[in-house]
Amino acid sequence: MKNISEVVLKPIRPERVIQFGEGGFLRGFVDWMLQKLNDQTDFNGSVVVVQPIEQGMCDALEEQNCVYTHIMRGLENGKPKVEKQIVDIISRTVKPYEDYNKYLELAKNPDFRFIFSNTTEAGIAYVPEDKLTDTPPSSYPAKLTALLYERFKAHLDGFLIIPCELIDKNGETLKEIVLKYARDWELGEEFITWINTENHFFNTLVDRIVTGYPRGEKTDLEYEDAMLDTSELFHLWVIEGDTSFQSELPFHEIGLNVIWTKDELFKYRTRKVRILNGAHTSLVPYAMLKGFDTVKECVDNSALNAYLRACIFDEIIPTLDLPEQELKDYAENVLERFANPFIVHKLSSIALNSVSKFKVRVLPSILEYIKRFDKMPAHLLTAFGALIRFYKTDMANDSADVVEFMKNADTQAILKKTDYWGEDLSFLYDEVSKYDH
Ligand SMILES: NC(=O)c1ccc[n+]([C@@H]2O[C@H](COP(=O)([O-])OP(=O)(O)OC[C@H]3O[C@@H](n4cnc5c(N)ncnc54)[C@H](O)[C@@H]3O)[C@@H](O)[C@H]2O)c1
Ligand SMILES: O=P(O)(O)OC[C@@H](O)[C@@H](O)[C@H](O)[C@H](O)CO
Repeated sequence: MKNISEVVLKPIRPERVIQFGEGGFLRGFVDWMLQKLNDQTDFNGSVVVVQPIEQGMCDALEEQNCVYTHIMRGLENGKPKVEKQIVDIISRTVKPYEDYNKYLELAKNPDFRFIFSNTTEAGIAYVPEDKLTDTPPSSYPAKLTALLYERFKAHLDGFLIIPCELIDKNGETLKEIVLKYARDWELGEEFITWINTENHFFNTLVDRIVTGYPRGEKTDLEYEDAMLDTSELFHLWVIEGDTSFQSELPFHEIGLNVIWTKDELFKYRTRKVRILNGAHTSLVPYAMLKGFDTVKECVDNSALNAYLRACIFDEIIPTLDLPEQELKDYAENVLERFANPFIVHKLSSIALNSVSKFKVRVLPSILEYIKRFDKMPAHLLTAFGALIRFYKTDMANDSADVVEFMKNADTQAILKKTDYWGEDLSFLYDEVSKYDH
């Protein structure tokens, strides 16, 4: 069988994007979207991928001329749908740990305009030991600072910097750390002013389940593709910052679900965390105690489906502030995503650290519901009771101290544990204790 590089003739386009990270998520989300921009608009750009850590997949990408296939699979209006896209947008890769000068050289090409990244939740970190003279410094923000400094010294324009890491205020956090390195390394006030005025950092929220190479599955590809990537059909990207830049990345004009907002990312983030993640976290202990194994099994079961719908539609959505129809459409879509026959999502993987997830993803809905309606949300409090019962079993997966406390404490003591919930929840005792056994 031929390799994909022998089948796909890659066009030559100006290099306009620097991308930190070669992982499945970026390739199945950002690069897939940029490919569509090239195919359907006059964007005309290619991507240079920088491997942010020593070991990665750039060699494997280079072995097939950086082209790969992305397959999206899911349900659309209840029917299975599969879409396939060849992605030829990556011109080449750069590995700073092997050739640091080649990495710094990127700063000198005036065509580069965009920087995207996804270096995992661990990537946007401040490492005090990092120095400008390291080749390379270890953290992503330190590598970026070194690149920006080269750019500044070359008297070139700054960048639009759009991180995709799943942390709150990713753009702002990245910028703060870059500025901290600029000060630590004494790179001068002029450079700091240039970072602030010539570069634009955006906060983002990304939402797509990307499942990577479909190991153990048969594909009908007529060529070899070791970098084949898979995901669900759904995608959402909310980008927060100066919206006048959206004309440079007109994703929304070609039907992609990309929303630019000046300062309302928190609404979309809240919607996702409360509805999608909140539904997961309300479901998991309750369903695992009943012997269920995957999210799909739960949505396919009529009783659990009804429980989940009651949590979402009766008790979570009424506490949120986006237009009701928008919230309902999003929720229906989430349930369709949960039912995706191509994705095996283990409840046990979602169960990791359920106490802290409950605090962020479910408790705010409970508290807001009580505040708005002056009554108790029975289904979400059932979920709270199930969480307490769940930690009495060996299925709980959390740090040793949380497991020990939750296993041995009674409901009263658990509700009083302000370090877990941010406040004393004793007032929920009568209701939660109905469901904790
Ligand atoms: N896969 C998904 O469904 C999905 C959806 C939304 C967000 N995400 C987030 O995207 C991240 C990457 O997911 P993926 O599926 O691409 O994983 P992956 O394993 O395919 O890729 C991981 C990427 O992160 C880089 N990386 C790893 N550790 C790093 C570090 N300490 N510093 C800098 N770079 C580092 C690697 O070089 C690689 O490019 C995850 O943290 C996940 O939370 C994933
Ligand atoms: O990834 P976690 O462990 O933080 O949360 C588990 C799931 O709720 C989560 O992975 C969702 O599936 C994801 O956030 C969808 O974009």
